[in-house]
Amino acid sequence: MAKYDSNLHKEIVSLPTMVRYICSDIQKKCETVFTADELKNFDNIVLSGCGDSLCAAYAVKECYEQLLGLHIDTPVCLDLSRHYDVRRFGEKGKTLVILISFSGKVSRVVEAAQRARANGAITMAVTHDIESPVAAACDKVLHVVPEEFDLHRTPGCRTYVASMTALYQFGIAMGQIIGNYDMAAADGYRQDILDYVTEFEAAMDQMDDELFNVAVSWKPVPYFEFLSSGPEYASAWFGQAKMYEATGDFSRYENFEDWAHVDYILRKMDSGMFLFIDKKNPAFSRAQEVASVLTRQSYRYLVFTDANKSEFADPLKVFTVPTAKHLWLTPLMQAALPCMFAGALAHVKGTTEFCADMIDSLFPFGGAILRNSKIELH
Ligand SMILES: N[C@@H]1[C@@H](O)[C@H](O)[C@@H](COP(=O)(O)O)O[C@@H]1O
Repeated sequence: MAKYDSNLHKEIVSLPTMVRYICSDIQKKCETVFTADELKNFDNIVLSGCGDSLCAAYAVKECYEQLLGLHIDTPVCLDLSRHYDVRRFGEKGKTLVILISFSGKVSRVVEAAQRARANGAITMAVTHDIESPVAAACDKVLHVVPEEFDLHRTPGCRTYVASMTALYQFGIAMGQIIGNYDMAAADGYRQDILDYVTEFEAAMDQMDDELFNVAVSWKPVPYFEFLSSGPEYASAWFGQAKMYEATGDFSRYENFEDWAHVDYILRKMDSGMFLFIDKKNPAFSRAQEVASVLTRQSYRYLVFTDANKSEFADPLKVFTVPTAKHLWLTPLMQAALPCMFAGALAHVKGTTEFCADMIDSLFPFGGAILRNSKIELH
């Protein structure tokens, strides 16, 4: 029995069902959005979006590198639309640009699609709205359809996981179609997604309770930091965003290496820190070193990992999480963890959902700043 209820909490709990639902429907779409010849023609894939959708691009980068063996780039959307050297698109038709926007309404994503198309790339929107401006700006659309859900204004949780699910499924299908592995292997990867979801679902109640308890004891903490690297860096990045959206508290994200170069110097080290580190992550030993420093300096921190607790300087700081078969798949369900903490902390602090009181009084323009931005072709 959950210790609180909120719209964000309802979203978190719904994630396993949603991922299964999308998976049950999207394979065919992934296999037919392009012909085999079109897919075989691509040398490069560029993925981008804004906010959580950029994070989704980063989350699947290593999956695409490993399964497709192509050059994968994940520039920020403003770079792609205003700065990116278009010579990188190469010959006409050689680069696939995937534009991720769940709503399909974000101007910068439309602009990036238009620029990529104008410079010879083939574009595909990954969106929930096939009538949206982003869909209209792209050559192809991968339609992401979660099950019916009473979606409210919350820190995006379902939208991010829905986009990741579609992207993983597209990468898996493409790898098979271009001949990198056979259908049995592709089915194996698809099963790995479902197995990860099942394992995570089984542990969800307990993790939810434990993170609620962490939120209670960390209620006075003034700011938060999220550290990781590789695909799990997406989880740190996403976690940072959820703190802003759920509680309005300052938070930041960094990779293990650069945190150790600069950030430890911060005066009054009073943060609440989260480390994401799967035992398959090649940066595992670096994370252990950082955890040792945190222990020595008496930081307040928690390590999300599937590794044995004894691998870390302070086993009491280790929060055991279920993991995926592949490192590249870990971000899919890891996203629930910072949502659980942020949702619980918002409840404990009595923050209005999605900081609505603060957003409505200080930022009355709402989504217009994202949707009505001037579109230019550079
Ligand atoms: N704060 C929101 C994010 O949570 C959202 O992910 C992003 C992109 O939205 P979309 O995926 O609809 O383009 O917009 C804003 O930045």
